[in-house]
Amino acid sequence: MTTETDIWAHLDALAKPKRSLGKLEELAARIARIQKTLEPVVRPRRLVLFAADHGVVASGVSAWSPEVTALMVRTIVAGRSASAALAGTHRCDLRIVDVGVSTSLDDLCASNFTQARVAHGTRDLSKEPAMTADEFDAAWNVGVREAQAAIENGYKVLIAGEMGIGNTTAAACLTSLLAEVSAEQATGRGAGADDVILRIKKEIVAEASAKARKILRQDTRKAIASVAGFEMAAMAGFFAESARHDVVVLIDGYVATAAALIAATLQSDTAACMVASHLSSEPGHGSALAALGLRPLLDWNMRLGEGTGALIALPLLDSAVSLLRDVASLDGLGVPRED
Ligand SMILES: Cc1cc2ncn([C@H]3O[C@H](COP(=O)(O)O)[C@@H](O)[C@H]3O)c2cc1C
Ligand SMILES: O=C(O)c1cccnc1
Repeated sequence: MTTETDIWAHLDALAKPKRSLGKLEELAARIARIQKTLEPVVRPRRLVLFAADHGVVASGVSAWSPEVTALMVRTIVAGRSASAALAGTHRCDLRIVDVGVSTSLDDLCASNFTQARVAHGTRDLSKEPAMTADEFDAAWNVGVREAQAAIENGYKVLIAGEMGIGNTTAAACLTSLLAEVSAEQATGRGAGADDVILRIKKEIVAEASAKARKILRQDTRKAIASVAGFEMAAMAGFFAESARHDVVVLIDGYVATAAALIAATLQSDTAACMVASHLSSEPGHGSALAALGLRPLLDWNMRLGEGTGALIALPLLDSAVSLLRDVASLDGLGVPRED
């Protein structure tokens, strides 16, 4: 058993003035706490990208059309996306899963791609529930299976990312619903919404999240399913399963955090295994992270998703564990302690 006292006694005994490495020591302590060891490891690591479409795009909430989701899936599979470039740079395995893309990807065959479609996109959440509770469970289970496969294969840090035109509208609804943030504050420009799109998006988020809130207490899954996306349900299952195995989960931006809110709502203690990588420029992200009790490592004005914010935080995780594993203790050097 590695207690909080053990972790800080170890860090404070290293060849440096106490707490002189600031937040890096806090990160090291968090990883040690999650892995329950004074010798944590953050390799190998894997990013699983979940892709899906959103019926609400037909109501004018995105600057982009749903075909872009499928095109980006192909780009990711080919290793030419921002996520693929960063995953290569930071030695992170990358897989992509179609959990509900509207354009057929049935011809796509690659070792890093899995076809696990629940449906060809969700229904328009501004008009009817985005998905049924059964569809939600099916998508959640796709995420659970991906986490199980990664854990069985020895991955020590897991990242879930997403690709899905329109998904910042679903994320805003979920943040409003589960983190009690106003629709105004929860709704941002996503992948570049102009003022007209932003106004429509805010109205839809306000109405859909208010409707979902009415059933949240009596049927939490149904309320969540009414505004979620398949990729977010899958990411939530992925996070929940990782937490059950004490695996470090590195959380990306606003959409990933909305999925983290789902996981933490449906399975208590899930947030304990999470590390928040960065603060997205979507306006509701800070409040969503605060609702999970998380503080972001970086604030770099990023707003892409695809796991990119988490990928650029990996060197910080590498740095944190090297402290615990590789630094000599003051006692070992014969240097008297400061107290
Ligand atoms: C080329 C491209 C690549 C992306 N990669 C991630 N996103 C991100 O933007 C989308 C959400 O923004 P909205 O809700 O405004 O549609 C999602 O696909 C998300 O993953 C992308 C968006 C685009 C256009
Ligand atoms: O922060 C995010 O996850 C994000 C922001 C904009 C577009 N897509 C994702």
